[in-house]
Amino acid sequence: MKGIALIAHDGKKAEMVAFIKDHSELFTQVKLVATGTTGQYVQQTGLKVKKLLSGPKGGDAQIASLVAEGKLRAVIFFRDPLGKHPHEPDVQMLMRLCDLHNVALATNPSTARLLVKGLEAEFMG
Ligand SMILES: O=C(CO)COP(=O)(O)O
Repeated sequence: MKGIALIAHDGKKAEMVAFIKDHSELFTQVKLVATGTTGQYVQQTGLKVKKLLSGPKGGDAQIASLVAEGKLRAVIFFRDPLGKHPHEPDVQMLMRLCDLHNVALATNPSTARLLVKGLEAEFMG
């Protein structure tokens, strides 16, 4: 089964934790992967998650690579549009590869909620 990637910029990590808690039924049943610091927050909710490098150190690029390899079903990436990020080129690459490979990408909680509804139907019947 393909996994789901979770990523949140610092200004959005609290929203990510709340989102995960709201949808824990799905997230306990799928393989999760996350950028480093986001992964630590995800772990604190009690979920199992594979932590990659922190975003600025290459975590987004690692997730982009998983997208290119066809290993992910969806990417949930809560971006902070008000923040400045030294690794913006990696963020753009990740989003480009999601579009290139037609991998579902949600960049805010409203879209993620709709995406999760579809994934629940797929994974949980
Ligand atoms: O920077 C990020 C996304 O671009 C997220 O990285 P962290 O989860 O390591 O904070």
